[in-house]
Amino acid sequence: MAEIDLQEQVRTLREKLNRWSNEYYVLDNPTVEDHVYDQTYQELLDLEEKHPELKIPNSPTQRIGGTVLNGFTKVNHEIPMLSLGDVFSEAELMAFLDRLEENVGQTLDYSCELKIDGLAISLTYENGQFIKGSTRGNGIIGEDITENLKTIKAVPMQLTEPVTVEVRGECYMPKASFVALNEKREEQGQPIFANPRNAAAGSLRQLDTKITASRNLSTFIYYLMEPEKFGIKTQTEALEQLQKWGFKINPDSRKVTNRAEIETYIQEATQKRSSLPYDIDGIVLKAEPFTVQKQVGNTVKVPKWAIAYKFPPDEQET
Ligand SMILES: NC(=O)c1cnc(N)c2cc(Br)sc12
Repeated sequence: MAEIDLQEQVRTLREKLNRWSNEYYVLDNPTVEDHVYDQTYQELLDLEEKHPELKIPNSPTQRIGGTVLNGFTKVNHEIPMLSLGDVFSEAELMAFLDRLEENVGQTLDYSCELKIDGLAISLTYENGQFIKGSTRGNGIIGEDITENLKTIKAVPMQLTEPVTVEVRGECYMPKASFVALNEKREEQGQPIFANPRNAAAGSLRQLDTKITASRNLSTFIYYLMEPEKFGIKTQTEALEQLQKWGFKINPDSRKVTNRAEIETYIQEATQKRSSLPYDIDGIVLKAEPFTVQKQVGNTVKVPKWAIAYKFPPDEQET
């Protein structure tokens, strides 16, 4: 078969596999049976083995590079990865919002989002291709964990558009994977992880990518850096765009326009917490308009346009 036809065939196979992977791991809505995916994957693998010149780093077949790293290189976050200010009661939350609205001289819409109990990550794409991923570290200097993040199926290797962008979010281990992992570790006489967050952190910072690949990690992406570059004006619009590009966003994010809706969101999140397939430790409220976020800015450590409302500690079984 001519080289051009081969390239076209390989490109088509990759597009199909990327689309099916997005449906399964990001949208939780697979449209093909597993065996169809596996068959297509094997077809691409055979073609790449037979024609190595057609292999590309971001092929679906290259997620598990089998690399054993000696260590993690450092990454400088040009835009610091901030944490969040915390409040521990609805009264404190409303007082924060009152001060914020007083400061900007208007009432605000907010994006309400679940606070995922995982590990903050940053993902960088060039022309739609995943090229680098890192941990938050101290907010300024993180660790390059690109090879490990490539093994996470919810991390798209290629976006649906050839954009150059940095996004940030949380890497987490589903509760069910955490229980199964600890059962296995107990059987093997290994120390167990205290909680899914520690398990995710330990799995992401593995030097052997095969171990990371075996830990069934996932992500929720919730920050689009420099949204103005894409003409995006609010946090809700940013989440919609992130999903269109192929990122997994949390389905329980909600735009609210008044305080009563915030209270409803908190009640609903509190009630559903124990039945969610992942750990959350609160909710995050963000001023919707990016103009307001820019206007109020950040302190050295935290944004002044967002706040984390932390659930009261409980003996949440995991
Ligand atoms: N939705 C969000 O913004 C969100 C969710 N979960 C988290 N652990 C964090 C942390 C920061 Br910082 S933001 C955020």
